[in-house]
Order: sequence, then structure tokens, then C-alpha cells
Amino acid sequence: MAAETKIDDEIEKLRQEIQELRRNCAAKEKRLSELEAQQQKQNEQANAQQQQTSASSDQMLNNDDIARYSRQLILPNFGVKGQLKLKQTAFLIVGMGGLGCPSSQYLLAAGCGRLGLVDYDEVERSNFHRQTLHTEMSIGMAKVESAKQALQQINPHCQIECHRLLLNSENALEILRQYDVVLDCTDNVATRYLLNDACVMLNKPLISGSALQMDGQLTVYNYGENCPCYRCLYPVPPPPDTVTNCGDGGVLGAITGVIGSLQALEAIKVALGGLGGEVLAGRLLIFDGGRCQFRNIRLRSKRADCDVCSPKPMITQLIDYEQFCGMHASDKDMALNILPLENRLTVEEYKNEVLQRKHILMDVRQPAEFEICRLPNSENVPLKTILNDSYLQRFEEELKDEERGIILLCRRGNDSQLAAQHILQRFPQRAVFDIKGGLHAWHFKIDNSFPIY
Ligand SMILES: Nc1ncnc2c1ncn2[C@@H]1O[C@H](COP(=O)(O)OP(=O)(O)OP(=O)(O)O)[C@@H](O)[C@H]1O
Ligand SMILES: [Zn+2]
Repeated sequence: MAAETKIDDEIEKLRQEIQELRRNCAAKEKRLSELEAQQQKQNEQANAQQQQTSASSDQMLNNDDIARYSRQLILPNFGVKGQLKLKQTAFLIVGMGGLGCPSSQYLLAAGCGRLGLVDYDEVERSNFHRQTLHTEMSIGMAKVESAKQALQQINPHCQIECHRLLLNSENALEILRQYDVVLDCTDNVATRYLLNDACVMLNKPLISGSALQMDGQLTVYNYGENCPCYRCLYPVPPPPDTVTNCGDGGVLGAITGVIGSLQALEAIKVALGGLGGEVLAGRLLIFDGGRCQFRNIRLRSKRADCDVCSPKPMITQLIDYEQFCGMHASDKDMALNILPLENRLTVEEYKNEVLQRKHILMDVRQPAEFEICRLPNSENVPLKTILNDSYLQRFEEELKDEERGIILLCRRGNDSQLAAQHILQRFPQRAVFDIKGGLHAWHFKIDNSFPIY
């Protein structure tokens, strides 16, 4: 009997304790939901406040802004209004090379609100003489990242967005859509058509620059009435073999500096509605660095039957621009492969099997390149000379009774193939070879003390 009473007591005690715990728990749950509601309210208030501050930071200048931009703020046509407009404008720079470096530097320093950078490439030593944002520390780094690091030091208050990719018809519209003004700082025809068409489709102004050797050009497309687009001027792309880039033709860094800076100037004028002057739309600026002369010519007006900007365009979505131009947009995969296998030598085969025998080694690069570096037993006959039939005729006359093989060499193994192909077409009985990968392959596989450029 005594044992049963003990159990009953204990059960009762436990029931009471559980009830007490439940009451406590309910009180705590009630307090918790009160506090959560309070917290949510506070967050909402903080967010609203933040939104207000960032909106007002776009709509007013702080003391840092006033000090930083003072020299342009006092310009009669710029002023506070111009500075705020710049702060509210997003610019996209495609290509962080010779033109993209100076233009991004001036846009960012001037206080643009948002700056997008597009480039697929990495920094190399041969970039430094003109791509002045990149330094020794950034060799091998993505150009967009290297540029962002340098630009942040110039102006930490602007938002910089990196797009490390090859701009093409798959991604262009999505990226361009996020910006107000686009700068074409690239170096190839396929990307020029792509940017032109995308900017027409999205109705964005396009500031287009180019520089080669000692010359530069600049114009603004898709801005204002009757302004022609790139296709209005060039409905058909040029033949691939007439196009030279900086890697092949060379360029002086100061020339890209001039054109890139002017691109920034035009971009700022576009954003600010002209800045009391006139945007370079419908006109082409031609810079002759050799004579230090600028010419400004009027361009034709819009083509009524332009494939992309006419009222009834044929092209309403982006196409494959590499195919359209017959040229690559990236210079990473430009290796030609036009000779039969039996006419191609690797650098190892040349060194181990041919070098000891009698042969003619013709280096088909430009004389200026031959002067930079050469293989000791080579003679310089530029590709242009080889393609000239009267030269080949004389050459064949001289070699008439000789059995010596002809080996063609160039920087990366493309021009040497063109030269070999031409000689073989003229004189199919000759033993003609090219050296695969040219002097670059010589550097990487045979002698890495041999310079590359
Ligand atoms: N479609 C594209 N998408 C992204 N970046 C591009 C595209 N086309 C060109 N570019 C970039 O534009 C830049 C052009 O600049 P520039 O000609 O000065 O440089 P480069 O290609 O480094 O020169 P080099 O021919 O001497 O190697 C390059 O960095 C290149 O990677
Ligand atoms: Zn057009």
C-alpha cells in the first residue's frame, strides 16, 4: 500500500512540473515572437534608411566628392549637375588593352558611377608599353582583375564590375543591357560588328576607337539623329588578309593613349549630353601621330537599307560574327594549318635532322622584326616579297640547278605557311617546308634564352 502511494505522488509531482514547464515555454514563445516582430521592423527601417542614403549619395555630393572632383566641378558646362549625372551613369569598356586602359582610367577618375570591364585575356609582358594599368606584379593575371586593382587605387568610390570572358553573340546582349554607354576598345573586326549590332538592338551609344602603328581613329555610333552605324559604313567585312592587328603591325603606346583618352572624353560628353560642345557622332576623327595631325571628316548618313539599323532590318538578332568576318575574335587560337603534313617540320626535326644539311632558311618576318632577333643561318625575305611573282621567278632562276631545300620561318608559324604554300603552288617540284610554331616554338622547345615578343 505504501509503495502505491509513493508512485501516485511521484506521478502527480511530475505532471505539475510538466505543466509548469509548459506555462514557462508558452511565455517564452510569446516573448520570442514579440522580439522577432520587433527585429523585423528594425531591419525594415534600416533597409529603408540605407536605400535612402544610397539614393541620396547619387543625388548629392559629399565633401570627398567636392574635393576630388573640384577641378572639373568648376568647369562652366560641367558643374554639380554634370558630376551627379556622371555618378548615375554606367559605362562598359570592352577590351582592357591599349585603349581600354587609358579610357577606364579617365572615366573612373572623373567619377563615373559604375564601370564594367570585359576581357578574356591575361596580362603579358608585351602589353606593358601601352596597357599602362598592368604591372610586373600582374603578369598572368586576368586583365580585368589587374585593371580593377589599379583602378581602385585611383578612385575607391566607384563600383567596378569584371566580366572575364570573350564577348560573343551568346552573352553580349545580357551584359550590354546593364550599362548606359559602351566603349569599343577591342582589336578585331568580328567584335566590332558584334558590338555595333548589339548596341543598335539595345539602342546604346557606342564609342569606337582603334589604333595601329602611328595612327588612330575615333567615332561615336548610335547617337542622335541620322548617325550611321558601323554596318552603314562597312556593310561587308574586309577580306581577312587585309586586316592587321597590333600584334603583327605594331603600335606606339602614346597613340593608344591619345585615342583611349579621347574615347573617355566622348563617353563623358555622351553621358552629359554634349558638355557644351558636340559629340563626335556622324564624324570620324583621324589621328596621324607621325605628323601629329588630327583630321575630322564627315561620315555618310544612315544607309536606308542598312541590315541592322534601317527601319526594316534584315538582322534582328545577333549572328556568328567570326563566321561572318572569316576571322577570330580571340587571338588565342589563330594557328593556321594549310600545308600538307609532309611539308611541315617541327623545331626538333629542323634542329636534329635539317640543320646539319645544306638548306636555305628564309625568315619571312618584317625587317624590323628580323632586327630584334633571328636564327644565325637565316636570311630575311618578308612574306610580301615572296608573294611577289617577279621575285620568285628570279629566285627560282638562281636556284635552278640546286637541290637545297627551302625552309620558311616566322614568329608563330602562320606567315611561313602562307609563304610555303605560295612557293609550292609556283614550283611544286621544290622541297619546301615551314617550321611549325616558328620562333615561339624555338623558344619553348629548343632554346628558352631565345627572345619572344
Ligand atoms: N570579343 C572580345 N571579348 C573580350 N575581350 C576582347 C574581345 N576582343 C578583343 N578583346 C580584348 O581587347 C583587347 C585589345 O587590346 P590590345 O589590342 O591592345 O591588346 P592585345 O590583344 O593584348 O594585343 P597584342 O595583339 O599585342 O597581343 C585585348 O586585351 C583583347 O583580349
Ligand atoms: Zn546602319
